[in-house]
Amino acid sequence: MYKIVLMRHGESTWNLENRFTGWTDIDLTEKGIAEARNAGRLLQEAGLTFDLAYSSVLKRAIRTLWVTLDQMDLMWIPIVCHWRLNERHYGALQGLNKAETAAQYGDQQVLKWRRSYDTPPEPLTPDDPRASFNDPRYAHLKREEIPLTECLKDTVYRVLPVWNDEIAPAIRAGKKIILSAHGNSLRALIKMLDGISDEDIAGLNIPNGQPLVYELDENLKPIQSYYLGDANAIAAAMKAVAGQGKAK
Ligand SMILES: O=C(O)[C@@H](CO)OP(=O)(O)O
Repeated sequence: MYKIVLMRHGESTWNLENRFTGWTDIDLTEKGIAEARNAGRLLQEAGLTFDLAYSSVLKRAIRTLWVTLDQMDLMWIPIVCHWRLNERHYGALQGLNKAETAAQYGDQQVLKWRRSYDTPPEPLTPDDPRASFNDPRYAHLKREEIPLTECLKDTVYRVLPVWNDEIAPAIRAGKKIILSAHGNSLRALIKMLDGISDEDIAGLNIPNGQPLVYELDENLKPIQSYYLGDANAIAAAMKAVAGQGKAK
């Protein structure tokens, strides 16, 4: 049996301000840092340890990993930061307040943009200052690999190669892995791992900073998965994430 721990980053400034974030590189709040530290404690209490870490190239996921690994006295393990683990690109919604967007376009439309499998938000125009073409962290990519918007389906297709080509072989080689990423890049990964349908994935919301343990069989099929930490608090946090796209 193999194990991997998946974790959404701790609370970010734009989580606190309830803004669509996507590929915008937003840092953690003090609460987010405390969540990451607490995650480290929970992982220690569960007797887990790691020898390889994965993150996106966005600082909210990287810092979450740093703080969690610091708590575990594991800052020395290799950290691989991969753009394919980035959050889903939120297109022209990036930066907008979710509740205000719902007040303008309606809760149903925002739900569709947030959680439908194949409806992307309006794309950024290529000359939009929010576009990532000139960001040095993506300089090695082909222009067409850098999104201007994405639906979850697009995210699944760009996350899969790093899972298949790097993470899955490392798990099979016996590496004990922690992966720090984002609400929707993790939804993409979990959809694939658990074989969740295009419809049912709409109901899955991931809380900030809570370690999610996946036990996998020899074919890397999940045997079971569970969050560490207080079940009631986690259920409340998931419900709060689901409610972020409603007009107040
Ligand atoms: O803003 C975002 O990029 C994501 C994750 O924080 O939000 P949502 O839960 O609305 O998809």
